Amino acid sequence: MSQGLHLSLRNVTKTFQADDAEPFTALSGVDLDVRQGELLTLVGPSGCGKSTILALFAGLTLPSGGEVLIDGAPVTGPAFDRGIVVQQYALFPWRTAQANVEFGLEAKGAPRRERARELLELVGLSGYAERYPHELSVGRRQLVALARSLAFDPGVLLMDEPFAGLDTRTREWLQERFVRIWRESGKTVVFITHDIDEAVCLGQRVAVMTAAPGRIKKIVDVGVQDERRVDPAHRRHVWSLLRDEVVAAREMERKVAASHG
Ligand SMILES: Nc1ncnc2c1ncn2[C@@H]1O[C@H](COP(=O)(O)OP(=O)(O)OP(=O)(O)O)[C@@H](O)[C@H]1O
Repeated sequence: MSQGLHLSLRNVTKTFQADDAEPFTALSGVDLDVRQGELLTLVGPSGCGKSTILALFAGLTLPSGGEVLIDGAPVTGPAFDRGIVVQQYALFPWRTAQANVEFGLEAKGAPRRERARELLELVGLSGYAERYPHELSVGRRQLVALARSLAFDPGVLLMDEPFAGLDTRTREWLQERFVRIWRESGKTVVFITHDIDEAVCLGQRVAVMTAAPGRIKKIVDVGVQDERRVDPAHRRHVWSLLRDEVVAAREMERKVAASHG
């Protein structure tokens, strides 16, 4: 399996231009390094540019200024070395779990059946290979989606709130499995979440962003944890960094709403 890759943003700016409006700066002067094989969680107030950072790493959008680098080389577009997992990952409903995972392998022309079985085993779903998505719990569907992203054997996994909207038990169950999968696979992971506990219990480091235009306010070093446990000191630290940004983002939203109405 491919090992993790090193990701960098160097002084990245991203501006969006709508036809009838002033250009909007979503990111301004963002510097970030995601180390090879690390699991970095990314938190910040709504609209601060978290998904935009993921899209830049994915190559789905290009920066307006600065550089986006993978192992030192500029990102020019999407490629198989980066896999994406989002909240509502669409599996093919007419394919079994096994066939959904094989889909990724078809695209790569690899020996499919055996590899798909290995990936289902890695995510803990060996016994579910012949089930269709509707026969699986929401949590297990998300694990099939993860296995499918891993089928391309990317060095990087980009995860945009993959466990949001799930009940607490399912979420904790997925978090626990995910940490194990990350350890075994050695991938570099950037994981966006709104949930501070999730950020602190999953991330080796937690990057906290400012309100828009987003930049990295601080990176909190959580370290490697043996168990899925939240250290209250880390939780407090992340929240203290985030609090003012959430207030600023709300204030901005209020001003925008007032100017429109
Ligand atoms: N294609 C686009 N065109 C115009 N504006 C955009 C576009 N994509 C994102 N934006 C704006 O850029 C800002 C950052 O968006 P982004 O989705 O990256 O934030 P986020 O931190 O992921 O938000 P959330 O936590 O709510 O998901 C937002 O104000 C958003 O409206």
